[in-house]
Amino acid sequence: MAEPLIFAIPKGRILDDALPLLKQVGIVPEDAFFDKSNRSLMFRTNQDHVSIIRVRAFDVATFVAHGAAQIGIVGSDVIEEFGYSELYAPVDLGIGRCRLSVAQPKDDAKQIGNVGHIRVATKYPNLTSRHFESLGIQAECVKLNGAMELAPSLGLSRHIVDLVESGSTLKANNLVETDRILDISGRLVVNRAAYKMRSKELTPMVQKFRELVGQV
Ligand SMILES: Nc1ncnc2c1ncn2[C@@H]1O[C@H](COP(=O)(O)OP(=O)(O)OP(=O)(O)O)[C@@H](O)[C@H]1O
Ligand SMILES: O=P(O)(O)OC[C@H]1O[C@H](OP(=O)(O)OP(=O)(O)O)[C@H](O)[C@@H]1O
Repeated sequence: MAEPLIFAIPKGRILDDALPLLKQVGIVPEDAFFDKSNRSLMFRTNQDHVSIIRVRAFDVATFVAHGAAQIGIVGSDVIEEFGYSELYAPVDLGIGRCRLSVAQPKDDAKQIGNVGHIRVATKYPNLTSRHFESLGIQAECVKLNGAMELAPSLGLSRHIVDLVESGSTLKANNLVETDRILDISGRLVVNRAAYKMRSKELTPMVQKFRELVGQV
């Protein structure tokens, strides 16, 4: 029998939106998946030929792009940040909607204006550099993995580039959004080589997701 397909899903906030979608296409993880004390990272599902791995959002893209997992769910922010050519994103699942934006201190009246170089704290150095490059500005990115909003008040950088959903984190940290870089939503991603080699299993699965979100 063929090796099971490995389906990669992010372990954080997208998980709650992704699980109902998985259920609706007929994939239900084994009980151990829901047991918070269980330290396993790979789980069987109700389908013998499908296993699930629960990893960090950025790692979903890496596992799938390298073919270690064949299919996954990840935000378009992560897809765009990596730009892996082996990653095919056929379905917009409409979950995890947010945006990637530039922000700066509310009481900082100075605009970016004509400066040629700025320092920016972000988890997204590629998207950030590309955005500022398009404005003729060279961005020196300080890579953080969270809590970007602390950077301006602690003097790490005047600007941040981070995800914004309700805007309440920016507000609570006296920051304002000054530019919107990217509108984001969760996507189904498939490894291109696997999509060809294992199309008998993957094509119907992708089709089910398409039908579910009305993208037929
Ligand atoms: N308010 C938000 N903050 C962060 N991510 C959001 C938000 N709204 C939607 N998202 C989406 O959720 C994704 C993060 O998913 P999730 O939290 O499941 O991953 P994670 O692996 O736990 O993240 P991390 O690596 O930061 O721990 C983002 O890449 C983005 O596409
Ligand atoms: O606009 P809002 O609705 O306030 O959401 C945006 C916030 O949510 C995310 O952080 P998260 O809670 O994932 O923590 P993190 O800083 O560890 O990434 C993101 O990095 C922002 O800080």
